[in-house]
Amino acid sequence: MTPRSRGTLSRVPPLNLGNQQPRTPLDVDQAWRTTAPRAAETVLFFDFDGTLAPVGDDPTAVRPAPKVLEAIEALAPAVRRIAIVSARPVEFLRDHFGGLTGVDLYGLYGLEHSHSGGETVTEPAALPWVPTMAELADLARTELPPGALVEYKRLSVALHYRTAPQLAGAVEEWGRAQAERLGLRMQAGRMVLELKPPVDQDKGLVIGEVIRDAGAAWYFGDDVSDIKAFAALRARAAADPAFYGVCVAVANPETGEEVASAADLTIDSPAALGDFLTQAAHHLR
Ligand SMILES: O=P(O)(O)OC[C@H]1O[C@H](O[C@H]2O[C@H](CO)[C@@H](O)[C@H](O)[C@H]2O)[C@H](O)[C@@H](O)[C@@H]1O
Repeated sequence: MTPRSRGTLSRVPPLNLGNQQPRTPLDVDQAWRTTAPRAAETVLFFDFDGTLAPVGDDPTAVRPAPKVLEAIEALAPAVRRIAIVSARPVEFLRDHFGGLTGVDLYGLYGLEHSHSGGETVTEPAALPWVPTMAELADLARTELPPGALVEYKRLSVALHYRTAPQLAGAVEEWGRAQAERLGLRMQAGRMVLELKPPVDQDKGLVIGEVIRDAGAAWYFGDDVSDIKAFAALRARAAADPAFYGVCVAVANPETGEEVASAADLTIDSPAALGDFLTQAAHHLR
């Protein structure tokens, strides 16, 4: 954990919420002790890349960090739900978490979801965009310079430049032109630009819906798209003082400060998160 998280769990001001009262700072052990009596009404949310799994050059090769799967398996029976909320497709997430019970999967920023191993449900408003995305992926492979990596995800296309950072400008220019031509939305990420359908769904909306009747929630994320999820927890806490929300950032050199400054607590890495969750399971038993 970073020094920021060692002593106190400092609450940052709410994001764009105006009148939320600051809470008394709590340390991490106290935060779990506050969660424990309401564990049965607690939801634990996790982003995937950069949070549960370390970032690497090849998006198809990443795996959850050590201890993460075991810790999630131990936590699942203790809380109401565990949810993975990711920009990855549900089928990708299922390959890693499908064997775990009590885990819900939200893919493509919530355009797809699957509950407890059930079938994958796709947001109907997004379905007409499948052919457009397939054509866009083909065009990207043809037109982007060598070194850019095109990841086709059925309802979105991610344009990666991690192994060729000098292409960031060219990728962004090309992506912006395509978004304007096709009426798509853009989502920036860690060395990636994503194009997705103009459908109102994001991590914040997913979290807002799932926690409507929850008593507590923790969200763990590393990227700018996760800040909307933090804001959803803060909005819920502002509307209901009995609700207990904790926003946790996983540090990285790319979006680190922006995400960390929106969080209550920063953890050093996905590997450190594995240890942190293992400890959490002891608190919630
Ligand atoms: O919402 P997430 O689960 O965090 O997904 C965000 C993006 O993650 C993946 O890209 C990132 O991880 C790759 C593998 O480590 C890395 O090569 C890339 O630079 C990162 O941006 C995924 O491939 C994307 O589709 C997601 O949008």
